[in-house]
Amino acid sequence: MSKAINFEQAGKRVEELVLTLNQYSHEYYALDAPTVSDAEYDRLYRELVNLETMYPELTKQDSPTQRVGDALIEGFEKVEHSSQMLSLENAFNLEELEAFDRRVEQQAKSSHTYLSEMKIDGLAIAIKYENGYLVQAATRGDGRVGEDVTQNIRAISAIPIRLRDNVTCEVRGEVYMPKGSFVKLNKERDEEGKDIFANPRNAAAGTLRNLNPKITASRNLNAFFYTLVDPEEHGANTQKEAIELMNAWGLHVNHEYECIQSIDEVWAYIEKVEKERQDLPYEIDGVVLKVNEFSVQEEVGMTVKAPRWAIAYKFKAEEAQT
Ligand SMILES: NC(=O)c1cc2c(N)ncc(C(N)=O)c2s1
Repeated sequence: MSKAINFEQAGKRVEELVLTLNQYSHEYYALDAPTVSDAEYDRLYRELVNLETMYPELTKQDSPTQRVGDALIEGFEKVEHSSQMLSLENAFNLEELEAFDRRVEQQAKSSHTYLSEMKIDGLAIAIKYENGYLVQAATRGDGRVGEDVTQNIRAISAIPIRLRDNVTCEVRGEVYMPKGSFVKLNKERDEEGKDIFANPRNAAAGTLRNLNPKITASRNLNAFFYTLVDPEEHGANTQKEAIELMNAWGLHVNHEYECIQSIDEVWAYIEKVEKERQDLPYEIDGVVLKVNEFSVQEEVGMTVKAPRWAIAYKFKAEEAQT
């Protein structure tokens, strides 16, 4: 038990512990790059639990002890998205990418670059933060209406419940199950005589739709964020700036993107990614190519269901694992 500590000292120490433990969580769960031992994390966590037990009113809403509620979820409320979650047109070869580039050139009035990003094979999520605090998370659903999965998202240690800045924003990304966690989970389920998941995407979807946040917490889900809603309101003028801003706020982003000038460079990026795909600790099913400058995205505009300023190059489906 920690030495007798007065209320004011306890308040300061709780603040310190919450910031420190949340940073350690980000390194361990999101970056898979811990800087302290599990024992050190557990020691600090126990100190925080003791202080919150001694002074319950000092418990902060972004405390790591508040991530996983005890209550089961009755069901998933419907949530209408602030703006439609877009779907992407697909390309399956270089010719189709070149046709995409020609369409962009026809519409764009100003010079632009492209940003190539990995296409994460998970499930899309939209998360709202108010003054830095996670307030709501919803699945994509049909793009306009999704399901409220806030309690389950709070249980994913790789997703911050408080950002480094007290910013009000909405971010979107992909929740995924790392390949290693998928293999471990299926091994456990097989040993328990339960059905196994066909792939990490199904495992992530099944986990996120679980009515018990404790089960969600146990499955080591992660997420990459790649969309900042209304980015220019936050001072980001390109997709690259939006990614780096979300990273600075403490959100897990995928740094394997490349800013490229012309479409023939994208093929080099695709071939590079296709080679390293097997060695990645997460599954990808392609590359997303976007016009980098938001002002040019506006010029290029949308079709009825998808942006004209982006396209998904899809890899050939991997042979079924025998
Ligand atoms: N449907 C969509 O708009 C997207 C889907 C995905 C995905 N599964 N992974 C990465 C990105 C990205 N980096 O933009 C996008 S964008």
